[in-house]
Amino acid sequence: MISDYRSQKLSLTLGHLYPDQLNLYGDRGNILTLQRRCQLRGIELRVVGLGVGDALAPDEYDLLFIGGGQDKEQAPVAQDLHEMKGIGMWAAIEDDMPVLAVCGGFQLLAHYYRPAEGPDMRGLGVFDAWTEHKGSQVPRCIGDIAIRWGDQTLVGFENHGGRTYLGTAQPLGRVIKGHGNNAEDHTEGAIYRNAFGTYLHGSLLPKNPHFADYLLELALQRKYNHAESENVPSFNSVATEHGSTVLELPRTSLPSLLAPLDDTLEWEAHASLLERLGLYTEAASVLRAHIDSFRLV
Ligand SMILES: NC(=O)CC[C@H](N)C(=O)O
Repeated sequence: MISDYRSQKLSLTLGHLYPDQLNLYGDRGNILTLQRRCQLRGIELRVVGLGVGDALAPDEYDLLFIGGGQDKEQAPVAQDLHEMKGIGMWAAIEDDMPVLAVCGGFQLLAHYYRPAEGPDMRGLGVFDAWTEHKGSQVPRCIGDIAIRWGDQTLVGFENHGGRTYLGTAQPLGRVIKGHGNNAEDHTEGAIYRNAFGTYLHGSLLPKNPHFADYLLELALQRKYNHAESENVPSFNSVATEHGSTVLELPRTSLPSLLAPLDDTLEWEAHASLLERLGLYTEAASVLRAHIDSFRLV
C-alpha cells in the first residue's frame, strides 16, 4: 500500500537475461548503473543472471534486462527464449513489469530476425516489429546516435546489421542523428506496455540518468504502489504532431520513490555526446535543464 513503503527498506530484483551470451559494448554497464543509483538511495537491487536452460518465474522479478549480441550468439538464445522463458516473459510484460532490451535482445522480442545467412530466428512477438539483415553489401548501422524521447533526448552508440520495421508498435523515440531502427523512417526502438526495445548501446543508462530512473521508478511504483496501479505511469499515449509520432511521457500523480542524485557527470557525458553529433543547441539545453533542476533540489 502507498502508506507503507516509507517505513520499509525498498528492494528490487532484476533478472539479467543471458549475461554471458548477450553483452556487447559493455551492456552490463546498464546493470551497474541501476545498482549504483539504487545503492546511493539505500535501495537494495538484487541481480539474478538467467542463462540458457534457466526458467523465468515472473513473480521473482521486478525488472528485466536483455542485452545485445552477434548473430552467432543470438541463435541459441532465440531458441532458449522460446522454450524456457517465453511464457514467463509474456506474463511479466502483460503485468507491466519494466523490461529493457538492447539491440540483439530487442530484435528477439519482436517477431523475427532474418540474418544475412542462415535460418530466421523466431522472436517472442512482444513488439509488433520484425528485423531483416539485407546482406554484407548493405552497410551496417554504426555510430553515435541521439533520439528525441518525449521532450528529452537519449544518447548512445549503435552497431547493427539488422533493419527493424515497426508494425503497430510505437517507437521509443525519433532519431535526431544516427540510423535508428532502419536508417529510413527515423524511428528508434519500440515500446509495448513497460517493455522498451532499443538499438542504443553505450552503455545506455550511464549517459541517460533520466531513463535509468524512469525504469527504476516504474519498477518501484509497480511493486510498492500496486493498489494504485491505475496511476502507474506507462507509455501508452501517442500524439501526432505535423504528421510525426511524438511520445508523450506519462506523468504519475504518485510521489516519486527516488531521491534526487547529483547527476552532473552523467549530464556532462550526455551533453558531450550531443556535441560530438553537432547538436549544440540540444547539448546546451540539457546542461541548462540540469543546472536548473539541481538548483531546485
Ligand atoms: N549489436 C547487436 O546486438 C547486433 C544485433 C544483430 N546481430 C545485428 O547485427 O543486427
